[in-house]
Amino acid sequence: MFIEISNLKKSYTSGLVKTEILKGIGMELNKGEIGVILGPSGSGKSTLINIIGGIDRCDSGQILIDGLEINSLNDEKLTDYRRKDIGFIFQFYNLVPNLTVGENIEVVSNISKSPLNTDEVLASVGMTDKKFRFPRELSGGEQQRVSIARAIVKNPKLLLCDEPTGALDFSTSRSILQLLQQVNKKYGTTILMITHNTAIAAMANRVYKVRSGEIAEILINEKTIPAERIEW
Ligand SMILES: Nc1ncnc2c1ncn2[C@@H]1O[C@H](COP(=O)(O)OP(=O)(O)OP(=O)(O)O)[C@@H](O)[C@H]1O
Repeated sequence: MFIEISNLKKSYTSGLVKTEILKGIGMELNKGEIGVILGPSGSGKSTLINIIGGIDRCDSGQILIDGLEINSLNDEKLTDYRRKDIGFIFQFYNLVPNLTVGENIEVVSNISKSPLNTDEVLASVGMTDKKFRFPRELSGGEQQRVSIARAIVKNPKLLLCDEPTGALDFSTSRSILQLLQQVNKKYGTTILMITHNTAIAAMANRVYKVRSGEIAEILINEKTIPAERIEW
């Protein structure tokens, strides 16, 4: 298993009130697979993905990522893991506004140990001709393509996507999902994606339904469909 999580718990304390956000999550995902996390707002999806990506820490439980027990890493090692092994894609693209498309990607490739070639990655996301544009000169879908390029240029083992199509219209969303599927195939990158959109589950090998901080259901999909055939 590439992701192996057992009995993961997380709570937040504000004042005297402690709220349990994740109540003993268990989940697994194989290397090279696509996993989708579904669940209502506030159910703990982002908290879960942030812990898996080393942005946040759990209170207890075990998280193995490609054999590495990330819950027992010290801060320095956890930062190392996050920088080296994880690519993040968010709903809002978080590009640096005063850098060009190419520069946004190079900033990341320059601090990576074994980056992919910037031009190759730009070609993979279909943005070669926009290399010298600034983010404000791009559509939302194009900005998301650049943020995908930025996430994959460091050749991460795991791509974590938090509502990557949340701000996009139907046809642009579909092309972004197609792109993520291509990245998964081309680079063998394992992908874990949060979405509100149940239709997207059809392209996932595993679907995790989260309710109030617990996994209510896990579906294993023997026949995934290409993103271009998703209908919603
Ligand atoms: N840093 C924090 N401090 C206190 N509470 C937090 C913190 N981060 C998240 N929460 C709370 O944890 C709960 C789960 O939040 P989370 O963002 O994980 O949910 P989600 O399922 O991703 O929701 P959405 O779909 O709306 O993004 C929410 O009630 C949220 O208010």
